[in-house]
Amino acid sequence: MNNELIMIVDFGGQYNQLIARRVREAGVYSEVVSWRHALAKIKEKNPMGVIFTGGPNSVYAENAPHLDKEIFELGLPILGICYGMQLMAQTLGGKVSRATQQEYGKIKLNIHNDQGLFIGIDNGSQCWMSHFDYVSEAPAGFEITATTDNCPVAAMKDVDKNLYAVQFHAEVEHTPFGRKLIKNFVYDICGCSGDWNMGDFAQNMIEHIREKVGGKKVLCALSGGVDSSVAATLVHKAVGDQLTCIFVDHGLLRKNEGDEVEKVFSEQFHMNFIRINAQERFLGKLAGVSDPERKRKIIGEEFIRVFEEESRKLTDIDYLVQGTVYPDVIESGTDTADVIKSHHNVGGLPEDMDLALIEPLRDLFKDEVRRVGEEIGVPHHIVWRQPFPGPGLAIRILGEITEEALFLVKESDAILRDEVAKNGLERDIWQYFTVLPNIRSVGVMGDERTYNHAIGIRAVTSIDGMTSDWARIPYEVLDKISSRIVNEVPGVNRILYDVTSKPPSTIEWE
Ligand SMILES: Nc1ncnc2c1ncn2[C@@H]1O[C@H](COP(=O)(O)OP(=O)(O)OP(=O)(O)O)[C@@H](O)[C@H]1O
Ligand SMILES: O=c1[nH]c(=O)c2[nH+]cn([C@@H]3O[C@H](COP(=O)(O)O)[C@@H](O)[C@H]3O)c2[nH]1
Ligand SMILES: NC(=O)CC[C@H](N)C(=O)O
Ligand SMILES: [Mg+2]
Repeated sequence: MNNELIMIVDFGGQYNQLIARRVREAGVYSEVVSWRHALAKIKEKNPMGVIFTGGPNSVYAENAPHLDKEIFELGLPILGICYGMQLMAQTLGGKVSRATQQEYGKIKLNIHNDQGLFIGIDNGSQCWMSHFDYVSEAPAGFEITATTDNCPVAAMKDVDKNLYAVQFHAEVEHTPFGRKLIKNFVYDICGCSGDWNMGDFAQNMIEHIREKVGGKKVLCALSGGVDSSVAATLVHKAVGDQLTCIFVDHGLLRKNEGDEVEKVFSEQFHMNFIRINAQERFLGKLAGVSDPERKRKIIGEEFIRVFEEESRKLTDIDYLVQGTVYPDVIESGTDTADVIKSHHNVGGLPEDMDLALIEPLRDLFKDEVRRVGEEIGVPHHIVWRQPFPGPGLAIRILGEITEEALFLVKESDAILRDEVAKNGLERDIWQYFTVLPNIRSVGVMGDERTYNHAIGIRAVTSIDGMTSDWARIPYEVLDKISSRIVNEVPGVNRILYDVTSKPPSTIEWE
């Protein structure tokens, strides 16, 4: 690939890939590299500029991530963000101290120099901060370009050395001018012209896959969801009939989903497609298990075992394609980020695997995957389908998975989806489903006492699944859903509506 490149050096912050995507949004290709290999990678790939991310450590702590001073002497434009700024300051002889109080949230920024990073950005704009440490003395040669009421160095630069840094997070939505700032860095300071777009991503990826696979055959784990449909289409464009898609019906799919996916993929896609009915083996392995992380690991492993068995029936299969996206990776934990939950396709994978993975969408966010899908002609109804997790209903039934529990979630979820569709809310709500919280309560129906299950409704708005808010479904619609579930699903006498955002919750309940 000969595109202009911005290299992002990862110090373990939660928003690192957001920086990468802001750069991509600006029309420039970017890659994230761990701080451990940063210098070597920069020398190898010769980027137009470098961005240092935030991170959980303190620069002065023992074993904190650090970089060789040489990186600052290459003459490359560098932008340090948060931890990245603190590290730049400390390495170049400035001082980093611990504040008495952390600065967290939306803060007013006083801009003292409106050139460079701040061209076109109003003095007094809001930015978003999340830090304890701060730069108390900028290194020699640096000019302080912004401050806040609590932070004496909110931004600094050394124009001669091409070094720039900000204490706030320019990559998050809460810094409304962040996109502009990153554009200023990438275009005005690094001199990029913007020679990249999603169409290039698809084209480059198709060529890369073709080269990697060669004459071998590949399996694709296809769920009928957005990510794996886009991944399968990319691979199919690369290697055609060398690809076989495997759809596993593990008994944890939504009502009628197995048959619907089979119908769409055998009728609308011209790919080799196999459906595996594996209900009994999955449900057997899950019997009696109620811990969420164990469920995820059992399912992750069982998927792989099914794919391995299928690969032995076909010949010459070396690779397994998965539709893994970036949130699956970061939430499963990395060498610098915490485990939030083990997504079955990343953190839930077994250690010993016969097949090597191909994951063309691993660095992208959901909305970017949707854009790739549109580019390469994946049907609209699949590109805009709501996400459905690989472990399926297993992580929407709190506690043990029983036949009764599966019946309650499947039926209530079908009613919720039906009403959302009838009321034209499908595109307004990012994801919506019901959960069985494993609570029984007392009710009265037909003058008779009941002691039945409660069903939770979860509906969220989001862009990429990394953060979300609860959807404001109109009361009349909620009312209809509630009365239909209680009336039509035997065993339910109470409906709850989940009104938490992510964070602090997550979208799924397990
Ligand atoms: N039932 C299934 N059969 C085969 N592969 C599956 C199944 N469920 C999930 N996978 C694999 O696990 C990956 C991750 O699942 P995930 O649900 O995140 O993605 P998706 O189903 O492709 O898209 P979406 O997020 O829209 O549901 C999938 O891309 C696919 O490769
Ligand atoms: O394929 C998947 N395997 C998993 O193990 C998994 N866990 C969560 N999800 C989906 O990811 C998005 C974010 O969900 P959470 O806020 O619950 O982490 C939401 O869209 C979830 O449905 C999963 N998808
Ligand atoms: N978000 C960050 O990069 C934080 C940096 C550092 N851990 C601090 O608390 O200041
Ligand atoms: Mg899915």
